[in-house]
Amino acid sequence: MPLLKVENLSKSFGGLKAVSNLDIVINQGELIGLIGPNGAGKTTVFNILTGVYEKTEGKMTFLDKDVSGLKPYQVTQRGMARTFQNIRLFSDLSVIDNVKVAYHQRTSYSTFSALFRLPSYFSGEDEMHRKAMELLKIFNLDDKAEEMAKNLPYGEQRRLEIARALATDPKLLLLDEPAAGMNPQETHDLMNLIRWIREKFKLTILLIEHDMSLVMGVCERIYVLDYGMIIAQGTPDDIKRNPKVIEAYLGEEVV
Ligand SMILES: Nc1ncnc2c1ncn2[C@@H]1O[C@H](COP(=O)(O)OP(=O)(O)OP(=O)(O)O)[C@@H](O)[C@H]1O
Repeated sequence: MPLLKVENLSKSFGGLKAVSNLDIVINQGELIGLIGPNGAGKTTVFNILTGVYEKTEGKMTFLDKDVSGLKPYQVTQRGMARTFQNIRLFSDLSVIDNVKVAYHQRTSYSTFSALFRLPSYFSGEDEMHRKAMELLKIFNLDDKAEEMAKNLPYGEQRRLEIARALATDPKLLLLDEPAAGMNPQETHDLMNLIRWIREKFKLTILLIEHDMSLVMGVCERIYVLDYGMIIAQGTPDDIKRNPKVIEAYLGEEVV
C-alpha cells in the first residue's frame, strides 16, 4: 500500500492553473524529490497536501484514507509534517520552546490536569523537555536550547524547523527547499542529516529543492513539474538525461 497517493490533482487560482492533473505515488520509506523551475507549482502541491489550500479537483489518500479538505492541524495529526520555504519559527520563543510547542500537539494529559497542575501534568512536561533536548541534540542545537530562535544563524534555523516538524512524530516529512540560503558545506551536512533522520525516524520524505547536487545526491526518485504538470519522473540519472527536463530548465545545469 502506498503511503501517499495523489490522483488527478489540480488547483486553479482564478484563470491560472497552478497544478494540473498531478499523479504522484510515494511508498513507505522512499526519499522523493519534487523539482521544477520557479513558479512550476511545487509549493502549491505542498500547500494542498497540508490543508493550506483546498484542491480544485482530484483525490489524495494518505495511508489509504482520504485526506482532502482537512485542516492543517488535522493533517499533522494524520502524520504529515512540513517545513516552509520561508522559515516559519516562533522567532521570539526559545529554541527548545519551538520544539515543545510541536510536542504539545500530541500530548495526552488533559486540560484539567494542566489547569490544576496535577502530577500527571508535571511528569508530562518533564518527559517533553527530555524528548525535546534529545531531538535538539540530534540537530546539534542542544547548546542553544535557551536562545531565542530569531538569534540563530540561518542554517541553524533551518535545522530547528526540521527538528520541530519531527516532534509531531510524522510518517511523511515534506521539506520545502531545506538547503535554501545554505553554503555548500551546510548543504552537504544537511544531505547527510536527511539520510540519517530517514533511517532513525523511519520516515518517508518528499523534498522540494533547487540545489541539484542535494536532489541528485539524496533522492531515489524525482518528479519534475513544469507549468503545473509532471513532465518527467524517474531516478536521478533518468532525470539528468531527460530532454524535456533539460528544455524546461532552458539550458541551466541540471546535474
Ligand atoms: N495564493 C495564490 N494566489 C494566486 N496565485 C498563486 C498563489 N500561490 C501560488 N500562485 C501561483 O501559482 C503558480 C505556482 O506557484 P508555486 O509557488 O507553487 O511555484 P513553485 O514551483 O513553488 O515556485 P518557486 O520555486 O519559485 O518557489 C505561480 O504562478 C504562482 O504565482
